[in-house]
Amino acid sequence: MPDPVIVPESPTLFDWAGGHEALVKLLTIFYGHVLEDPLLEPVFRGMDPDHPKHVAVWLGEVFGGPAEYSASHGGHAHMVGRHLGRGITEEQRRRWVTLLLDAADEAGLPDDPEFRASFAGYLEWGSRLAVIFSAPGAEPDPHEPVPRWDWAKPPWQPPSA
Ligand code: HEM
Repeated sequence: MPDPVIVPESPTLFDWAGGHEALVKLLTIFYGHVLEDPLLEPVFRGMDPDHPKHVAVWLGEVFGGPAEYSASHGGHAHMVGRHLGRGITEEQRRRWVTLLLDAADEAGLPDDPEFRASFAGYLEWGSRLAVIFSAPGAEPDPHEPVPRWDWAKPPWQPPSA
């Protein structure tokens, strides 16, 4: 009988990114730039000082880390509630995504094509939902779970059998 082929599990995007500390570093750098940006500063002027950490916890859960945002931060409903009525424009959304992609370089997140494609894919999807949630009269379903995001393309191919 041939030896069984052991296929290692793909790491989560959370682990690949460097875990919670790496995400806190990313979001701290990012919101520093947001507050210097003429288009985004008015939106975030009064933000909670812990906002960068909260979004780091959110991203950690989305990327396959601990379900901490669901457990201690109010889950999907809380995130949605923070965007309601804000009327985020397409121009603001695009700047938000661009600054976060720039911050990923500055924070030293992995820059392999597979990770960055997966990361950028989530930001594009999530930020477009934030625009929809924030539009006048929007009534998003508050009962949805925190989404999970996976590799658009795995970081490596398992050995062929
Ligand atoms: C992938 C896209 C996005 C994600 C994952 C995200 C995530 C979050 C989360 C988790 C919160 C709540 C934080 C908490 O628990 O206190 C939040 C709040 C907020 N978000 Fe977003 N967001 C996204 C896009 C955007 C965009 C594009 C804008 C505007 C340009 C925006 C503006 C805000 C504002 C103003 C708050 C409230 C901040 C405060 O007062 O503390 N978000 N977001």
